[in-house]
Amino acid sequence: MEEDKKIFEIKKEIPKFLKDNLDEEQLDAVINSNGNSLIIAGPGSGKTRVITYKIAYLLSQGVKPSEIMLVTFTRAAAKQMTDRIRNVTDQDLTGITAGTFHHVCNGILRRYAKAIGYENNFSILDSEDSKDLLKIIRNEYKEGMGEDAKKFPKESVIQKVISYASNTLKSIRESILEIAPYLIDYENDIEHIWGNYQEMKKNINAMDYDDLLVNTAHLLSFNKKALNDIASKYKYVLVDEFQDTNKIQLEIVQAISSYSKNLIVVGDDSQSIYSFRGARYENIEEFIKRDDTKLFKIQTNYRSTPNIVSFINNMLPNNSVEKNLKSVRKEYVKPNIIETFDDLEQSEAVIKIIEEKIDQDVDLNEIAVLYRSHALSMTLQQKLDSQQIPYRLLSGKRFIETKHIKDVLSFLKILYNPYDNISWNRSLKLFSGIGVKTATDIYKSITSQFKEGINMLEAFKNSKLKKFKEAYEFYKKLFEKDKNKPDEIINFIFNEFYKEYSNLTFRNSASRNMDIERFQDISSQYESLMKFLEEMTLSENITVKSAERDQKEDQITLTTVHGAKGLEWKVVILLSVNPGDFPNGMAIKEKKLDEEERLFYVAITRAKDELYILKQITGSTNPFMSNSYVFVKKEYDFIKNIPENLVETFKTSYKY
Ligand SMILES: Nc1ncnc2c1ncn2[C@@H]1O[C@H](COP(=O)(O)OP(=O)(O)OP(=O)(O)O)[C@@H](O)[C@H]1O
Repeated sequence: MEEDKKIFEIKKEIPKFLKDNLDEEQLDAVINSNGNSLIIAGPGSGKTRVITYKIAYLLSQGVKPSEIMLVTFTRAAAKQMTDRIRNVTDQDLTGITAGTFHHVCNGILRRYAKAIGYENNFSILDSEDSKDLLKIIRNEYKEGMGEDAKKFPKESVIQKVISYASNTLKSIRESILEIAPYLIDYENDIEHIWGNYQEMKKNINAMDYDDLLVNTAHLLSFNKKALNDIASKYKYVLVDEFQDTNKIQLEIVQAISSYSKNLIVVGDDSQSIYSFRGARYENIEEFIKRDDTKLFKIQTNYRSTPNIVSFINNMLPNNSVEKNLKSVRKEYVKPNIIETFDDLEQSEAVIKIIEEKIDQDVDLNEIAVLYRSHALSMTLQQKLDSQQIPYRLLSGKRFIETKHIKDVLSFLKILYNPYDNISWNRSLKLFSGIGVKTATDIYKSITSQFKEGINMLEAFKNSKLKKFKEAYEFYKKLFEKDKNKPDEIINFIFNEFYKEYSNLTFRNSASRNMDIERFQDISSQYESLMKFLEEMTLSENITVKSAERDQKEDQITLTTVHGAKGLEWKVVILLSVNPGDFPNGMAIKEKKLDEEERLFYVAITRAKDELYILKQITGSTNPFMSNSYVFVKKEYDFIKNIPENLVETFKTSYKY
C-alpha cells in the first residue's frame, strides 16, 4: 500500500515525457534514484530506456551535461544512449562524459599523466602489444636458466595473471592461486617480470588497458588536486552493466562520486558473467547491503513471449536477487528441448530448424545459434557451409587486431610516440633485410639520440637505418607529415609502401587493401592523430567492420553466450547443453556452478519468440578433465531441472 501511494504521489508532478514512455517501476527508478542507488533490471526490462530517461530527467531539472558521467560496458552502448537522450530531449549534450571505463580513464589520464610519471602523449598498448612487450621481458629474464627455461610460463599466461591481479587488486600470489595454481612455483619470477614490465612501460611512455584503470584509481587516491577537480565536476555518476564491474572500477566511480554522493548503478546480478576478467559479483551484493542504498527493481519483460518468460522465471540462478518477470506479449509457443544422439545429429537438427524458419519467412538476421565455447560449433559450421547457409561469427578477431591494420597502425603510433618500441619493431620488420636484431639496434640508437635532443633526421642518419635505403627514405618522409591529418598519413603509408608489401605478402590482398582504404576513410573524421589513435585502440569491433564481413547482409549469427550479452533475436538455438559442455567441465570440476547458471540465464533470455535447447544422448565429449574423471551428477544438468510443463521435449529420431 505504502509503495502504491508513493508512486501515485510522484506521478502528479512528473513531466509528461516520462509518464508517456515509462512503466511504473521504470518511472519510480528514474525519478527517485539519487544518492547511492541500485537499479536491478531484469532481462529485457528496458535498462537502456531507464538510463536514457534518467539522464533526460536530470537535464530537465537543470543539471548540465558536463555534470553527468555515464559509464557503459561498450562504446556502442554509450553512443546508443547519448543518441537516444538527444532524441528525447532535443538538447545539445556537449560536455557530457559518456563511454567505457577505459575511455573515461583515458580522458582523465591525458590531463594528469605527469602526476604519475608519464607524458600526456602516452600510447595505449592493446592486448597484443602488451603480450609482445611481455615476451621481450620474459625472454630476457629467462636467459641463462638452462633446461628450466623450457618449462617457463608463456607470456600469454603471465599476462593473464598480472591482468587479473591489476583488476582485482590482489597480489600475484593470490591471483596465481585463483586462476592458475599450477604456476605457484613461479610466483617470484612472475613478480619480477611484472616489475620489469611496469618499468619498461614507463620508459616507452605507454600504458596497457589495465593501467588506464589502475593509474586512474591510483591518481584519485593520492592526488588531492586531481580528485578535487574531477569529483567536484560531476553531480551524477551513472554506471550501466554494474554486475560486470570489477573492484578497481568500483573504486574509481566511488572516488568520482565522493563529493556529490550521487552514484546510480544499473545492472542485473543474474547476468554477471565476467568473473574470469575480474568482474566481481559481490559489487552488487555489497552495494545492496549498504545502509544508504536505495534499491529499485524493474521487472516487466518487453522482449519475450509469456511462454519464454515463465521458463526464465524458473531458471533464476542461485543466489540471485529475487525477481519475478512479467511479460507484456501474447502467448506463443513453449521453449523446445531437443535431444539428439550426437554432435552430428545435433547439427542436422539445427539445419532443419533453420530451414523451417526460412520457409516461414523469418529473416536470417533474426536467428542466432549460441554455445558455451567456440569448439562446440565446429561441426555445425561445416554443415552450414555445405548447405550454403550464410552465417557470421560474432566473436572473431577485431578489425584493428588484423595484421594489415596493425601494421599500418604501427607507423602512426611511432609518429605519435617515438619511444614506442613495440611499434618500431613491428614497422621496421616489414622492410626486407630488417630482422628482430637490426630492428632493436635501430630503435635503441634512434631513441637514445632523441633523449640527447638530437633531431629526427640526424638520429636516422646516425643509425643503421641509413643502410636500408627504402626504409630510410620512407621514415624520413613519414616524420615530416602533418600530425593533424591522419588520413593523409595513412594514404602516404599505403601508397608509398604498404600496398606493394600487401600485394606481395597476402593471398587476399585485395580485401585487405580495401580494409586499409576504409580505415583511411574513418580516419578522415578525426582532427588529430591523437584522437584517432585513442578511438581505434579503445573501440570495440562494432564501429568498424571488415570489408569482407560486410558483404553478406542476411546471415544467421553464431556466437558464444558471452558474445550474446545485451543482444536479442526472434529465434535462439542453444547448442550442447550437456554437463561438461554447458555447464563447462572445469566449472563442474571446481564446483563453481553459479556463473554457469548465470550464463545459461543470459542465453535463454536472448530469445524473443522461439527458443530451442539441444542436448545429446552421448553427453559431453570429454568426461576427463585435467587427468581426472568427472562424475556428472544430476544437479549439473540444466535440462534435468526444467519443469516438464514449461517446455516441449522432442527426440530427433521421431521429430526430425
Ligand atoms: N516502457 C516500455 N514500453 C514499451 N517497450 C519498452 C519499455 N521499456 C523497454 N521497452 C522495450 O523492451 C526491449 C528491451 O529493452 P532493453 O534492450 O533495454 O533491455 P535490457 O534491459 O537491456 O535487457 P538485457 O539486460 O536482457 O539485455 C526494447 O525493445 C525496449 O524498447
